[in-house]
Amino acid sequence: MKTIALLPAGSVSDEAAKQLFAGEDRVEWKHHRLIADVFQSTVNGISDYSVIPIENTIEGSVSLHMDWLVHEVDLPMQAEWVYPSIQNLISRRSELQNAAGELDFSRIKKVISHPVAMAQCLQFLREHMPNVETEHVSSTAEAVRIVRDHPGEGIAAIGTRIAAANNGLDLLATEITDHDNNYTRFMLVGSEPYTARKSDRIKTSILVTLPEDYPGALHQVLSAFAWRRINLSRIESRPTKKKLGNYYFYIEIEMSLDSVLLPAALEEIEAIGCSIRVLGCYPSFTYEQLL
Ligand SMILES: O=C(O)C(=O)C[C@]1(C(=O)O)C=C[C@@H](O)C=C1
Repeated sequence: MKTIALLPAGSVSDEAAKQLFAGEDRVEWKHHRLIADVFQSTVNGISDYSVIPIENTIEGSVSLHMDWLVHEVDLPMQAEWVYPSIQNLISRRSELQNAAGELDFSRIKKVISHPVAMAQCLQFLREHMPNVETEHVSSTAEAVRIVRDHPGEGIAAIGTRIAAANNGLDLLATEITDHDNNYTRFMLVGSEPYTARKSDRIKTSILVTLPEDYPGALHQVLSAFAWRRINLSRIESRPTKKKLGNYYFYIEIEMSLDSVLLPAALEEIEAIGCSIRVLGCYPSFTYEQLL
């Protein structure tokens, strides 16, 4: 039996996790309202894995989660996969329509959702409800639950079709994200390798801290990969939180640690005085691979 900690039923995380573990019959889901508890459940050994959203097509890096992985926990990355984040405007249609039975957006007083989901729909909100109050909550599923529990207050949520159905609410507008092909990248973190499915794309994520900031320091780090023709898929500077302007470099590498070239490149980077923390070496799945 594998125990998986994740955000609530009806969240995008919930749908994405069930896609990764589709067909696995020995899985126990542990839903948590807060992402901190999703992490903690695996840290405490109550769960084997946590499902963590780390990047979105529209909004980019989910900084809070990335920083949590770097600063708060030591949970190795064991798999990454991509899942579509389709957002919808959800409430009770009967409360928000005019005498002609048409939806009247002006009757919506507040829109609530997860900050990343809200950020994916800013143009929609500006176009239809330019002055509406917005509020961030811990997940899209929590936002829909709040709408369910507060009838008659003119509140709408941004969330999934499943969350609307689970709570007996209506889809006032569907697929409202500002750009099509809106995907979220999820990371499975925990102490055991993920082996349920195989991918020929293996990645390694590392954090590099420079010994000091000198001209060309980062160039030296990147050249250790470049001349070995090791492909990097993402580089992001993250604050060390120790001093303004002090950064880690989060680097995703399209190569396994089991290769010959990558350990040699890491050795070269350490030889110039950098410190390296390996965050994980893991299979990477596209959405199509999991269908
Ligand atoms: O709130 C949810 O539904 C989540 O799964 C969280 C989350 C996120 O943290 O980025 C995941 C994907 C969505 O695009 C929006 C929010």
